Amino acid sequence: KCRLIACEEAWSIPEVAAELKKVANSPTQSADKLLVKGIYDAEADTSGYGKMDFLGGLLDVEEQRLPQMDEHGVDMHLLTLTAPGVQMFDADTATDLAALANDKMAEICAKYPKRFAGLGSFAPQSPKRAAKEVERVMGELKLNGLVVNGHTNGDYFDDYRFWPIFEAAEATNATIYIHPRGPSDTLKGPLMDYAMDSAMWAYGVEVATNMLRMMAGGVFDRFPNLKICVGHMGEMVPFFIWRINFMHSRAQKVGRAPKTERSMEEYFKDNFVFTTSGVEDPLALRYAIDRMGVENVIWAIDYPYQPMKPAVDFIENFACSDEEMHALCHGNAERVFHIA
Ligand SMILES: COc1cc(C(=O)O)cc(C(=O)O)c1
Ligand SMILES: [Mn+2]
Repeated sequence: KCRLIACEEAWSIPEVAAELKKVANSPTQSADKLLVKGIYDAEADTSGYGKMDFLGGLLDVEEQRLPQMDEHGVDMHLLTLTAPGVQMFDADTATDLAALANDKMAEICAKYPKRFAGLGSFAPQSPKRAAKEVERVMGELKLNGLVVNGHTNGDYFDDYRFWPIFEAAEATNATIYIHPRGPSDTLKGPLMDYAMDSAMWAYGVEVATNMLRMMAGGVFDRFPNLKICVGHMGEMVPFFIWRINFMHSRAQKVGRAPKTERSMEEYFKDNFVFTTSGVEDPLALRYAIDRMGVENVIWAIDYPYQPMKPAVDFIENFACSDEEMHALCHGNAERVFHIA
């Protein structure tokens, strides 16, 4: 039986939940308001998220999460402060709540070192203080990397003002997990109907847009050793990488896109890893492994948004070699997230 380390496991704390409840009742036009209202202001909810009651699972570690992990043979959860993290708050509140969440997460990992590892949060609203928090997360708190959720106030990571964060991450060998959130105000346009704002579609578009902007914007020329992790089988990018590569190279030839040291395919292979969270499709997983290399693919559940048992059954029944199974279930996670 393989050691099972699930690597996109959502969690939260009452202080962040309380702050998000205020956002739910604020005049914000953010696409995340639907989710935030549904999860954090559930008694008022009509969006359906409240009826799915994710909040209990997010705030819990010992009552439901750990017993379910025991029941289904999941050795570890790599915890992440659930989207949209602290990114909807003002810079000071966001900076303080990220630090508080990181302290609480570090306590859980210290109490259960064989069962929980964690990705610390930071507030991109204040990039210099965020860079300091990256150093604290990887140094004093001894956590396993960082997580951030898509855009921040509509800005993406090719924007230079965020680059001190990447400098700190590269210097501390910290992988940054870019998790989705609702589409930015400029992206959300036709995506707000039919629940397309959600994990069904806009989540993937939001993260993939950030990824391409980073690669085409030269982030990995400036930070060649920076490692980014994304979820959901690579947010559609692995399946489109041939076309992305062809069309980006052509755009560079005619001066529509700036020159870069490497190609989109090379950046994606060299500087990204991705998890299977929320895509329990064996054909998609086989393609992703064969196209991108098994060393870049990591198993995840996406708890509590995905139930544990189906995700465990999916990976344990996946047709692959022993080497591939070990890489998917724990080997890659141990390497990328420094898990003993
Ligand atoms: C932050 O809220 C989330 C909601 C859902 C959902 O299934 O509705 C999925 C994810 C996710 O994929 O992580 C996150
Ligand atoms: Mn997730």
